[in-house]
Amino acid sequence: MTGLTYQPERTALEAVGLGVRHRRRWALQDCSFRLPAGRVCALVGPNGAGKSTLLSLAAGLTRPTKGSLTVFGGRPGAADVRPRVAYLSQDKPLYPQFTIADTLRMGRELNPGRWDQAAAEATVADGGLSSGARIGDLSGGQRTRVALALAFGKRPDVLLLDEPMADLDPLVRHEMTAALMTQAAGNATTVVIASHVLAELDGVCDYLLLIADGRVRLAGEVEDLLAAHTVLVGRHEGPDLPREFAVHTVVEARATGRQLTALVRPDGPVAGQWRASEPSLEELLLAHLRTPGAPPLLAPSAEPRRFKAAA
Ligand SMILES: Nc1ncnc2c1ncn2[C@@H]1O[C@H](COP(=O)(O)OP(=O)(O)OP(=O)(O)O)[C@@H](O)[C@H]1O
Repeated sequence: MTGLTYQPERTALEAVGLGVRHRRRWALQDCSFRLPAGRVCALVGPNGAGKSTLLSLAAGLTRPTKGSLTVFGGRPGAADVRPRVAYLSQDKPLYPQFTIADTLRMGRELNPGRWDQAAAEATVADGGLSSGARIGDLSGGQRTRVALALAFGKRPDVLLLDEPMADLDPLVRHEMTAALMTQAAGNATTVVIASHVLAELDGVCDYLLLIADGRVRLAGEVEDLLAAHTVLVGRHEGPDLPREFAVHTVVEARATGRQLTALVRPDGPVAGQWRASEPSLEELLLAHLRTPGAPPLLAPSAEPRRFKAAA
């Protein structure tokens, strides 16, 4: 685990032994991680991995079956935590009969003392939407913009976004991502974005939480997680992995003819004639998504503090 750094910071989200069971199936199981405050975190995982379940827990809409999840040290949904959290679910519920102005007025009334009308109005105006337009007459992407305006206007300390850009055209997606980054940077907001569009996360997120089958697979600074992995390319024959790989953690190895490409977590220098390079975020995620059994990695900054204290 060379190259991993640990910097003490405030904690936005912390899960310890977190489990959620829906009927007989565990949507999340034995999840422990920490998300430091002020990060923009990509929440990634295959369909059904448990991403929406995690976000709705953090929003205080569901309760854990086992373990705990805290938001700024408090219980999600508690009176002192709820105002600090904005949550945009996949279905982005808005009142179709309201105009945009009505919707923003509702945001102001529901968030006394925190509401930033200028930020909300600017988000709407940047999309060329008139404040008199009825929500029911807007396209899916335009409704997403209004939902984001509501979230920005709340000036949250934590912004939870469940596939927020899925119905936006590429230009608007780019623009909304830039608006999101400006909001987050200007207010030191912690952002968690669940997304399947890996390209949309690269360069935007500085933290990563990968879950699969309800369990945490990777958690930490994107930079640290990338630095902990190496892509090795070289000639190799035979069905077994090269012997020199035995001392390292092999996440994935794929053979094309006589060429072997492997994503490994090296434990010291790699012997042999291998071309080594740092993976891209997409390479790192795809290798882990294709290999659900790969050993998980939590960077030191992602280890729960309460967990550590108890150890
Ligand atoms: N209300 C519910 N009742 C029963 N099972 C549920 C419920 N909500 C989620 N699940 C199950 O829990 C698991 C996790 O679902 P979740 O929606 O959190 O996954 P996800 O990672 O957000 O998936 P996607 O990428 O498809 O949105 C899935 O197996 C899903 O079928």
